[in-house]
Amino acid sequence: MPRLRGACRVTRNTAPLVEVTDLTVRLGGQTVLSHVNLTISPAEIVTIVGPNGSGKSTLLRAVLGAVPVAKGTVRRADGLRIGYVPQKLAIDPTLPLTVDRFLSLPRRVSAQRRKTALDRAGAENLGNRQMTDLSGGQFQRVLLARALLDTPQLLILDEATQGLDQPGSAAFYERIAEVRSTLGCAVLMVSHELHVVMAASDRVICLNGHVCCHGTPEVVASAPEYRALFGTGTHGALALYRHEHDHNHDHTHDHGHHHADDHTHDHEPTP
Ligand SMILES: Nc1ncnc2c1ncn2[C@@H]1O[C@H](COP(=O)(O)OP(=O)(O)OP(=O)(O)O)[C@@H](O)[C@H]1O
Repeated sequence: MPRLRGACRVTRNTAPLVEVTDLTVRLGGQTVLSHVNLTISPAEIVTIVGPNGSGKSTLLRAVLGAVPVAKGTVRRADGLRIGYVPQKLAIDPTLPLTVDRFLSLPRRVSAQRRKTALDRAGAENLGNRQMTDLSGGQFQRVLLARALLDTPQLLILDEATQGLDQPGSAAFYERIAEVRSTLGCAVLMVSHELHVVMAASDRVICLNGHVCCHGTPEVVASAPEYRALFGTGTHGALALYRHEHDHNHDHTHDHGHHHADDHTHDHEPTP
């Protein structure tokens, strides 16, 4: 059985919540993911980064069990409770729908559970508001509250801060870190806001149809594969965010991306 090595700073020697082994997914005749390995342990925050179309959402959907597996396996712990925050959700603007009512769809949820979830999501006092009247940040917090109703062991977020400004995104990710501390849940998320999410993550997986590189944010930010995809600027931003002053300013290592097939894989087998 593949084991997590070194990279997780939060938990050790705990049974994984999810184990993805040698996963290949084909959609519409195209190979979207190939030979992907991923292990998620309790209480760790794992972020998937990668260019557009690199298979990030597909990997989340594979973990959720929502895409066909062409090869490999996706194993979830028995009875695993997963909360999912989608990229966005279209609400019919002509439909009157309060936050409380939204949280009770499709099944009734007690007022106490709704309140607890809203409080945890930083959306307290929004219960009576109309969904269509919420700001972007409030709306995302309500989606987060909905994902927290069943106190998940694994929270999955797909670009949950799309449309928020940078302070709004940073506040949202701080809230995610708080939720992780309170509930002890693991978090698996996709984001484009590299410097913010990388600073808030225990582990980062850089995806481009395959796992390009993975490890702690520092390891990934300095990996040649990551720099080939995103340049060196994000590394500097990460260092700045963490108030470290040891990053160098040598940008000469920037280069174009080479696909996995033309570089050597010398990484751990299981991110
Ligand atoms: N149902 C589908 N049928 C056919 N192709 C699909 C399907 N879903 C996704 N794809 C293709 O799979 C590839 C990966 O898509 P995916 O949405 O997983 O990427 P992503 O990394 O999340 O992209 P983005 O950053 O743009 O959201 C894309 O080329 C996409 O067009």
